[in-house]
Amino acid sequence: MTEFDIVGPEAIREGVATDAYFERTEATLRHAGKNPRVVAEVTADQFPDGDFEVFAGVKDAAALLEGHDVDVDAMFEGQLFDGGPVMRIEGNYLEFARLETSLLGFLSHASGCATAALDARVAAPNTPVFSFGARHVHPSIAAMVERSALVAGLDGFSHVAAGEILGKDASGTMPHALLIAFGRGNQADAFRAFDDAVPEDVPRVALCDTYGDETEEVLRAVETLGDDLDSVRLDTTSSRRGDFRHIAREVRWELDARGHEDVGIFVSGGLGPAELRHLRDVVDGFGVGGYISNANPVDFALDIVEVDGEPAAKRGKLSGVKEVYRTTDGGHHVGLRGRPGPTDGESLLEPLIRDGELVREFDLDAATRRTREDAEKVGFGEE
Ligand SMILES: O=P(O)(O)OC[C@H]1C[C@H](OP(=O)(O)OP(=O)(O)O)[C@H](O)[C@@H]1O
Ligand SMILES: [Zn+2]
Repeated sequence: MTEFDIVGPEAIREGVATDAYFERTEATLRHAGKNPRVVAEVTADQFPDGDFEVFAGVKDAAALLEGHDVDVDAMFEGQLFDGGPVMRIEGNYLEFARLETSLLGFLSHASGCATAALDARVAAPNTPVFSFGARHVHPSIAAMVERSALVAGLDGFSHVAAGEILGKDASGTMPHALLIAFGRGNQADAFRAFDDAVPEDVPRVALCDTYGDETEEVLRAVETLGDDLDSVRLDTTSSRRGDFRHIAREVRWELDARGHEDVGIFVSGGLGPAELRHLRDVVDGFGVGGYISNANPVDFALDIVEVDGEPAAKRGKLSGVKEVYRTTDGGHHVGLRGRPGPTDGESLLEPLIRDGELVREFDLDAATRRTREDAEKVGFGEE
């Protein structure tokens, strides 16, 4: 049986999921009898620039660092950041040197996806938005993508195995493949078979854009399923899309003209925040895929900022151990630890690990609330 080429949890936990130069660094420092006590900070931008991002990936980062003789402070999952450290590790450098690769990978990728998901969330705050992009990424990170979407406040996701990990049910509609398997002209048979075969609690959402005009296929769906039809999905391929907003409004009109005001219109396919803002008043739900799953990872780096109690940093980075604060006006301030911070500043880096022991619980719903509250406080996405 051919194995998947996937770096597994054991390689990550054992520190084998690392860049080779960290193994060389370990050998060199051990050879020289050096293993300084350091403070290292995870930072994307040194100074706030008004561009907030969502901090995610903390649970996996904690699992990686747990059991190592380090103390770690970090922002909470779902908090927004704009410059300065999001995490701080204190300990002997060789205790965590090789973990840097996976640590940054966990934080960078999840924070990028969560930030993109928040872009979608704030673009359609009162409309259900679902994460549908698992197909665009390596299956081993599907749970990260879907968790990041939920942290940002999205209403659901499509990946089944991710749902088992997250303890939440995946959701979805129907693919074009189903309609094609029944053949051109047999959309009604496909809708009927779906209704007969799929568990009662699954919403009946008919995909109405495979062969014919969207309105024509929508009317065929309502004729076929009647009151059993919950919604229709329009995923019109870009070569035919034209004015998607007009198509959605026409479908809405024709449904209402026939007394089907209760049938929702769900749209997907190449959607991002701009499309959600443009469509949110004429549709009832969105599936967003690539905009979230393909988001660029946040460019975090891990930098030593103190060695044996003395400030240290490479060029371009800021030496000394820092604190970051949220001020009541939604500001994000970075200052040196031990120096007075803003009078109304709430310190954002809190204990995550002490002496290698995890001292924080992870609650996905709490993270979602935190994102919503912090996004409002900092005015994320306000135009
Ligand atoms: O990544 P995005 O562009 O935002 O798309 C996400 C949607 C669109 C895509 O449609 P198809 O590619 O037609 O796939 P299917 O036929 O399976 O619906 C599929 O339905 C995904 O759920
Ligand atoms: Zn399709």
